[in-house]
Amino acid sequence: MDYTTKIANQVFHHLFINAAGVYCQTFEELEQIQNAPCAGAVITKSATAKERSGNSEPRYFENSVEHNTINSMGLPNLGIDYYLNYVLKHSLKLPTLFSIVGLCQKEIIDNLKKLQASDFSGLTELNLSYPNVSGKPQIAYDFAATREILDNVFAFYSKPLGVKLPPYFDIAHFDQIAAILNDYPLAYVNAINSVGNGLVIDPETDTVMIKPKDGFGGLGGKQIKATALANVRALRQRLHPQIKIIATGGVTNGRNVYDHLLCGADLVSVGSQLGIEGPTVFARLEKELEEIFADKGITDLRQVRGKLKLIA
Ligand SMILES: CC(C)(C)CCc1c(C(=O)O)[nH]c(=O)[nH]c1=O
Repeated sequence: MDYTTKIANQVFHHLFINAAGVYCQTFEELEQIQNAPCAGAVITKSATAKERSGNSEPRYFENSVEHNTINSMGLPNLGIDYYLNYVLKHSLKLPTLFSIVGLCQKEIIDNLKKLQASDFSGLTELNLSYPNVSGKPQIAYDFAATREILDNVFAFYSKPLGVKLPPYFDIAHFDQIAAILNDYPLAYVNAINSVGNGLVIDPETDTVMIKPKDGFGGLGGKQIKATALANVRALRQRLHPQIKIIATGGVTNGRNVYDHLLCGADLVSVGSQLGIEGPTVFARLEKELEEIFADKGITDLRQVRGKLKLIA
């Protein structure tokens, strides 16, 4: 299968990318994705202005039997300069995306001003799951705040930009976020981030699995597949066609990849299952996907992308 896909100035030859946050904290991890068979792109851990150690551990738990995860990492990262050095100083095998975040709007703007002034020419992903002022929901759940940050960003940022979105659960919210995003020259949308504030309990000890936030954390893996598919589908139906979609959430096998393509995905990112299985996951997913294509006699992605069927 010819997987050639373009987003802005970047050409991808495989569908798969790591989800920001997974296998992308250090040079060593990033290089493992660069060199992974069937990987199409790499993205860096969402970077803040300064290095952060993140929350207390245990802050991540994976159930490798059920293919599910929960995390409250707290944005541990080596700081924007470390990742800028990586993308600028190394001959990178694959298109490498830069994930940006901040704990406030000013930090976001400062980080993007640094990227704008740099020689980085790839795609930038703005993580809109960052916290708002206390007492208010995360930015992407505060539609006025989302419009405000995008107004301020696009006032100066001229390099290709995508946004990482949390899941939405209400049709009116799909309508509202899409109406906002359609007002901006976005290269793409990455849907979805982890499903916020889940809770996992250890049956041996009646204790929460992770320490931060008294056990509340973002959910990933099989358990979020249906929500991820719905968000990809709803956004594809509502966004201008020039805004591409990177689908994230619930990908553990080739059929899940196929389903995201049916919903309209241009690329597919893998988070929890990459963390559980390691970078060989991309080759397994592509092999399983090719088996589905063979069974269905599919020879071109245009026969799959956005072709979800409804019940007449
Ligand atoms: C949730 C934030 C800490 C504000 C952003 C970083 C992040 C984290 C994290 O670093 O805890 N985990 C996720 O599953 N998604 C994210 O976007």
